[in-house]
Amino acid sequence: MNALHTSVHHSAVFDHPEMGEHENIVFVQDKETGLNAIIAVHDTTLGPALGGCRVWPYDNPADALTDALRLSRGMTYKNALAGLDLGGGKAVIIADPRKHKSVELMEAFGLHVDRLSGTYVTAEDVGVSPEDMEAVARFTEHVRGTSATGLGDPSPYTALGVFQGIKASAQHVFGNDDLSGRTVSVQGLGHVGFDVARQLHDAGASLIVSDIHAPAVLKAIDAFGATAVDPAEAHMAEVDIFAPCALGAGLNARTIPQIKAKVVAGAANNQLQTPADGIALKKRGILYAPDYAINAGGVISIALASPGEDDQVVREKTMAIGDTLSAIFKRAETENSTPEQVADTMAEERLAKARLA
Ligand SMILES: NC(=O)C1=CN([C@@H]2O[C@H](COP(=O)(O)OP(=O)(O)OC[C@H]3O[C@@H](n4cnc5c(N)ncnc54)[C@H](O)[C@@H]3O)[C@@H](O)[C@H]2O)C=CC1
Ligand SMILES: O=C(O)CCC(=O)C(=O)O
Repeated sequence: MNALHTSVHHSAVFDHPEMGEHENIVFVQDKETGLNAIIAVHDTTLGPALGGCRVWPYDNPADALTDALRLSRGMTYKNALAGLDLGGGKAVIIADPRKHKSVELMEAFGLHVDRLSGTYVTAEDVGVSPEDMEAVARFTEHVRGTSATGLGDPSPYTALGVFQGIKASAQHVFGNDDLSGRTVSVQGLGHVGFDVARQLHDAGASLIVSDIHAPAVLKAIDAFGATAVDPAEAHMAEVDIFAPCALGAGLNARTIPQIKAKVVAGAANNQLQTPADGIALKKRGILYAPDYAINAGGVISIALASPGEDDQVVREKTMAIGDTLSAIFKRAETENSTPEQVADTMAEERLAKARLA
């Protein structure tokens, strides 16, 4: 291998711009099932690194690594801010969930999760269903989001928290949280986005919807009388609220100047492409609900529920996401800061305290 070759590989991994204080990054391959995955354990200060597994057809392994590094860090902050005794991790499997996912592939993934001896605990994320986690559970006990381990699919709780967060955001910006007559653009109609759309519709909001998967859009038009828009134009819609519920990095230097909404509040992880994008939103007078604060309902359901128990505690704690966001918005105003800077500070304060203990 020549020197240039070596330096390219070196910079692609060890000098990766998203490489932070990650404790462990595991590259996993299983030729028989076609499994190519990356498991990133970011931080275990507060407990085992819990975070879902994403199945996505990344263009190249570098993009998959970027996602794993960013998503796992986000889980550390999410779990810390939500007051859970859990660290942060995440897994990505490079595959098209609608074409290449198989029971065998998920089982092989489960075997590799098991080899991490509980430092990483997996669950659902984009492209993964509770049935997939049942397959994973045949090879490891370090899995959540199944009915045997608690309340099952975390998505309805994520959606409940997002809905509360949208109401808290509306209260802060418009002076009331009545969503009847408000217009919302929901981008991504998967497990979480569709349920967020349903709650918005039930609350009387008019919906503009988008997804790259046409059947999901047709279903939302049918169920909610929604209007469809091209996914690439979802952020430009003439609406009060933009709710990103698909993938990350949708808020960036290109899209932010085009946003018409006064509020951005949705389920997607890692919505801001860079920290500067949060400041750009503030400058434009757009309120941003920090992603890992508003979308914590799923991890709350995973962390606080036991099999066979009802979901009252989980629902109460998830509903409180609205109060957490209201407090974040107020503190950001007082400190002339942005909501995500306040959320980061709150999470880092808890982590610093735990590291000293
Ligand atoms: N499932 C959960 O409990 C949690 C999910 N999240 C985040 O919420 C987001 C959605 O997750 P899920 O609903 O579970 O995933 P999902 O896989 O069920 O749904 C994602 C949907 O987004 C669509 N999509 C992908 N790219 C798109 C684009 N460019 N424009 C429009 N639509 C697009 C997909 O076709 C799919 O319908 C993700 O960012 C995930 O990380 C965050 C916390 C918990
Ligand atoms: O709620 C889940 O699916 C598991 C936690 C997670 O991966 C997330 O909150 O992004």
